[in-house]
Amino acid sequence: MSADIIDGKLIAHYYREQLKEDISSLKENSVTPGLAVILVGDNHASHTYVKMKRKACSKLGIHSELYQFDETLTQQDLVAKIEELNCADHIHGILVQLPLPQHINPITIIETISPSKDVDGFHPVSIGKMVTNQDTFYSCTPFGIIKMLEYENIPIEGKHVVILGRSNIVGKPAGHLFLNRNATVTYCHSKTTNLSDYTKQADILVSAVGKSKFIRTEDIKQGAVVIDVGMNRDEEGRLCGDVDFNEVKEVAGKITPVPGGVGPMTITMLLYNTVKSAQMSLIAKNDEE
Ligand SMILES: Nc1nc(=O)c2c([nH]1)NC[C@@H]1CN(c3ccc(C(=O)N[C@@H](CCC(=O)O)C(=O)O)cc3)C=[N+]21
Repeated sequence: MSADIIDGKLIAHYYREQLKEDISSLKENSVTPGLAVILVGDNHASHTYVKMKRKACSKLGIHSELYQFDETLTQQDLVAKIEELNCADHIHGILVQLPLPQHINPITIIETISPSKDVDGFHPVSIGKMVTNQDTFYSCTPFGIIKMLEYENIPIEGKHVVILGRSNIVGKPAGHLFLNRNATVTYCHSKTTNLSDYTKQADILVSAVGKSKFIRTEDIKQGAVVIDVGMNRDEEGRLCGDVDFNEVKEVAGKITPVPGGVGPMTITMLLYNTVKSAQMSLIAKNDEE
């Protein structure tokens, strides 16, 4: 039997419709959510992603500003720009598109963003709160995965979730969000030996490896939920995930496609965090009065 396909576009649409209501009540209180996007250098993929993010903002009535800089921008000037945006009342979220050029330290840059505007959820304050299961901005891709499973009514508690990849922006935070929901979490990575011994135990498998056709039928337990975070190109230059979709869908219970799976959810959670930040600024403003 073939797996159910988890439609990320449809689920993203559902959550975006909900956000529209939140945005209209913010506007009734004279607050328009605002996102500042900073793009340094000329990475082609980054341009595409930034365009998609800004288009999604404009569709929902979120104000967005793009700050585009040459590759040669100094770290000091980037820090100064972020500090200025930290103080700007109409900006509720600051996103610095990664990767940054070699001469700029991403850790310094992320730490410059005010935690109250850290809609990417990358700041150590946001990470620390996530790890200790407090409310905060959660990294958009992992949070998008959780929201997707919630929409699909896929239980998490007590399930064995196997995460492939331990990056700071996907693998690591994904494990914590699942742990916070009482899953048993196993992390695998490039130094894991006998990888398929672990993947075969997964009730929910999350692959964030960056290699096309990395996950095959023999790596999957019958009926497993397979979440593909990969953004790769196949031999023909087409966008594809880490999972050999056509093969694995015959064994999995539910599976996300690429494109049209996790990607649209990532952007939706960026919108979600920006709206949440605007709501929190309104509450703070009302408390002051
Ligand atoms: N500060 C920062 N925050 C990020 O969130 C961030 C980043 N830097 N750097 C790059 C990665 C990548 N990323 C994606 C978001 C959406 C899709 C997405 O929507 N993909 C579509 C297809 C896109 C296409 O057709 O090219 C899909 O999967 O259906 C993909 C990738 C966010 N990132």
